[in-house]
Amino acid sequence: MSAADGREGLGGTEPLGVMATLRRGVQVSPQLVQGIGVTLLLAVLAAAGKVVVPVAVQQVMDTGVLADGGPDVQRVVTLVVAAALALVLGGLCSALVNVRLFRASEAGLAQLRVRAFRHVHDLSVLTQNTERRGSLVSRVTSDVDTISLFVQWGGIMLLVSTLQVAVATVLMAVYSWQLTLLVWLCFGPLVIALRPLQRRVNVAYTVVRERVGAMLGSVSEAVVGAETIRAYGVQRRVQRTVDARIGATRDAMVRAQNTVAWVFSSGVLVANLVLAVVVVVGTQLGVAGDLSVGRLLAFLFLVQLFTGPVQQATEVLNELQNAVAGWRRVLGIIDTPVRVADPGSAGVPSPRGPAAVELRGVGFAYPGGPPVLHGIDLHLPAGRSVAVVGATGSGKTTVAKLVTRLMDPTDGAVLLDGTDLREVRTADLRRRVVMVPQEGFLFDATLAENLVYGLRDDASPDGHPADGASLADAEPRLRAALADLGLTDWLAELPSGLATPVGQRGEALSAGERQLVALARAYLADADLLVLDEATSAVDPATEVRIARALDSLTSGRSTVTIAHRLSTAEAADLVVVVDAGRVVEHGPHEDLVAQDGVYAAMHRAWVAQTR
Ligand SMILES: Nc1ncnc2c1ncn2[C@@H]1O[C@H](COP(=O)(O)OP(=O)(O)OP(=O)(O)O)[C@@H](O)[C@H]1O
Repeated sequence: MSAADGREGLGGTEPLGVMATLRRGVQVSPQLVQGIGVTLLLAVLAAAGKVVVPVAVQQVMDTGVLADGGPDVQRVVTLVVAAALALVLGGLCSALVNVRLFRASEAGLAQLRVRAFRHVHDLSVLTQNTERRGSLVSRVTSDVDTISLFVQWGGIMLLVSTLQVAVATVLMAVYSWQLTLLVWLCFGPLVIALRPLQRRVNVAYTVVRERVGAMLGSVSEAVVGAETIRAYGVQRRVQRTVDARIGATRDAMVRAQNTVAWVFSSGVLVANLVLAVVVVVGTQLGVAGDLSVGRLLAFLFLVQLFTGPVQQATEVLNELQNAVAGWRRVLGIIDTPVRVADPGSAGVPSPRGPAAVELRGVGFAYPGGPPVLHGIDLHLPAGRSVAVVGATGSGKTTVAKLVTRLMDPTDGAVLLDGTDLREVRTADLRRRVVMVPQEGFLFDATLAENLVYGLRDDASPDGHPADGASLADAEPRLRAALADLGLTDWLAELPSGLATPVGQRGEALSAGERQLVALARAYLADADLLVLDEATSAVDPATEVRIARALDSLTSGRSTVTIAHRLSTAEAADLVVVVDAGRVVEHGPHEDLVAQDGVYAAMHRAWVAQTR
């Protein structure tokens, strides 16, 4: 998917090939190949250790047991002891190779996870929406696991096996070039025949990774939405969807494994055939006097050393394809350009102070969708409040997301104190502009820990207090904020005050209380411009009064854009903007609009009749 076709998905247009993926993977996680020179050297020694047995067998037979002057026991003993020492050394090198590869891969993959996770945060909400959240999680978790499985096991096998094949070939050629040629003639066609099969395995594993992502997406959605699912009694329908995704993953896995099984079996078949051919031809060469018994025996050992890795290669191939498919998906995140980009130090600084906002000819279309905002012009003077009203789906929330720069407009510009938001440093923007959504996300922690998210520190470069700042240090500020908002009595009612756990997503609090926490957080953030999405959920009258009072304190003296669902909010605002089907159809003070007797006046009349 690409931005060009109107959708904002992850990754580039063309999936990377296997080699390109590996290259890009190493580029992103350079730790994977850190110290690879030493590791390679150790791997060569480990591979050399593998040929100790065939060489020893040949030497023991030809120069010990079948020595010209009769069996030489002393020589046999010396050879065996030397071989044992060489084997121990080879084993040691092999262990070191494992440890080094393991360490490098862990470091590389941890780095990959961190980069992918950070990038998910930098992506615009639009990109995140295009990709199911569960699928994003699977990219950072299970897809990285497949890479880890390959790098730690397959990577080691691949390295050791390749060297083993190389060393075995050289030694085989020393013993008998005729037999070596024969072995390669048998295996060459197999390697060529494997190519198309490899491609099929590659495709099959890409499908597996995609289906695993979809499965995790639907499972996590079912878990997160469990309450709604139960409330509407749609467990069976959701279960069917989840079952279907699990089934689809199983089918894809079986298909991929089937292909691998064929590749593996053909490898085993050819390996056994080669062994048989070597025995037949080797015996003939021996009879003709071209090959000693020791050399033939050693050659048979070497053929095993040669065919073992070739067979294992099919298994490694399996892991490799799975890993490449996973790698592609993780790289897809990292390589997705950040569309709502931070201009950073090249941006225009936006100092604190009363904020004025202007929308100049703003148009917007969600990716792949029709335009939802058309040529919006609007000016909010510093320190004033504006209420945006309109029917559901008219574009109010979209305006709010543009003003807070969660997304950029498709046409026109949003300006903060005369500067296009795209040119304002993100740190300054986040410091000065805060959005209070209808349902602020509460973390499964105490009330104090949730409030601290709002705290800002003007002395720090990104506006956030230093990580080391303790909760105890922050407590007086939290209490003062709650007092300013008139919430001291509410705090006193809570079982453990600031230490009260709010539960997962704030489930231990009522909807109204969650709103209070969101308002307190915004107050602590002390922004110059507040963008409020007025909550619609009904709360009890006492909480309603508390919320109204807290809102008054929060908004007093600040520029405020409120997406108003209650016309009482519009009545109290300095300016009312009426949006209809993505256009501003009326704007002005409440009294003027009522006097105009247009759309707003009709809405207001209907609301008055309903509520008073
Ligand atoms: N993430 C999205 N992807 C695609 N279309 C969207 C998305 N969000 C909103 N829309 C569409 O944009 C239009 C405006 O939506 P918006 O949420 O801004 O309306 P609203 O006035 O805030 O509605 P409400 O009062 O119900 O919150 C609607 O047609 C909606 O379907």
